[in-house]
Amino acid sequence: MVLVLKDLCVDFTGMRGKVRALNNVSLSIEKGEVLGVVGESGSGKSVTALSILGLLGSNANISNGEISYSGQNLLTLGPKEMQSLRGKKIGMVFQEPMTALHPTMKVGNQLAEVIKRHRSVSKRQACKLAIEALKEVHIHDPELVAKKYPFELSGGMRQRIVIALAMSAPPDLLIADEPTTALDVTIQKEILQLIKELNDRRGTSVLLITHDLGVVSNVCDRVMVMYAGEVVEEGITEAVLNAPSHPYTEALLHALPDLADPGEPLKAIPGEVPDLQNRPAGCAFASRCPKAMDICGVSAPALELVSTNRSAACWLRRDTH
Ligand SMILES: Nc1ncnc2c1ncn2[C@@H]1O[C@H](COP(=O)(O)OP(=O)(O)OP(=O)(O)O)[C@@H](O)[C@H]1O
Repeated sequence: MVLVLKDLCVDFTGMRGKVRALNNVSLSIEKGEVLGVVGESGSGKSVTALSILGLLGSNANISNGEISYSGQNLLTLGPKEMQSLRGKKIGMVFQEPMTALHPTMKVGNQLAEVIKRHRSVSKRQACKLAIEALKEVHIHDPELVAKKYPFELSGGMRQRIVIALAMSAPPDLLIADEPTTALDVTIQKEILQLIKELNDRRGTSVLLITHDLGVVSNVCDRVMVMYAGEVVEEGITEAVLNAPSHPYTEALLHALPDLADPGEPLKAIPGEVPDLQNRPAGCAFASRCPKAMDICGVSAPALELVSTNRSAACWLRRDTH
């Protein structure tokens, strides 16, 4: 396994007190696998990514669990070791490409600098490799683009460059948090295609965070559905999307206007996400669940295997209810 999270709990301390943002989150990603993470806003997708990257803020505390990357326990690493792992072994792509780019440095130089840092090559070689890296992310006329500053390029071009930077080490795992949300629909498709292509060609594992089930269906081998900081369903994409086991996954699918149109945002699901500060007893989705039973408001179901390669946290899937 490239990445394993086991029973991860993350708490934030704020003005209103403590909030549990992740509650016993477990996941695993094999070599070459693309895992999609979906869920409404506030479900804990970004906190999961930031926990892996060691980029949680100082008001966050990992109160339980394990994060293991290629068998190495990341929670025992210091900030310097984590910094060297990021970029080198774990690449990152976020929603807004400008946050990852140096605004006053030509993109070719940025790439060459990162390549030089990760591989023992001369400056001249690094510049050559930077052009190759731009070609690999399908930038036409890479020699010309290398001489440009980020502000001279479109959003889609910038995100291609961020992907080239993220892949330059090259990493074993790419974490992409809503990488296309800020882009036009046609560009979104191209960027996702590019991520999938790099995954196919290089065997890089990918953790892809998205709001969009259409994206999951096109790109991801497995999907993990999060709700209120917990994993409610996980399994092979096709199986989960064709026949969801958890009513929340079902609701997400019903909220999607057209699976064939991955650009469409999700429609709202009736009811409200629970206040994480006052996490309800029982299943967090119970108050919005059309199939809720008495037990759902009392006791929280654990995430358990419900069929081959599929887990769900739902009392409906148990024989014991
Ligand atoms: N820096 C922070 N300080 C305090 N609480 C935080 C912080 N970051 C996240 N949280 C809490 O964690 C919850 C999960 O946030 P997260 O950003 O992971 O959601 P998300 O699923 O990525 O949502 P979105 O799709 O909107 O990005 C939030 O609702 C909030 O309560």
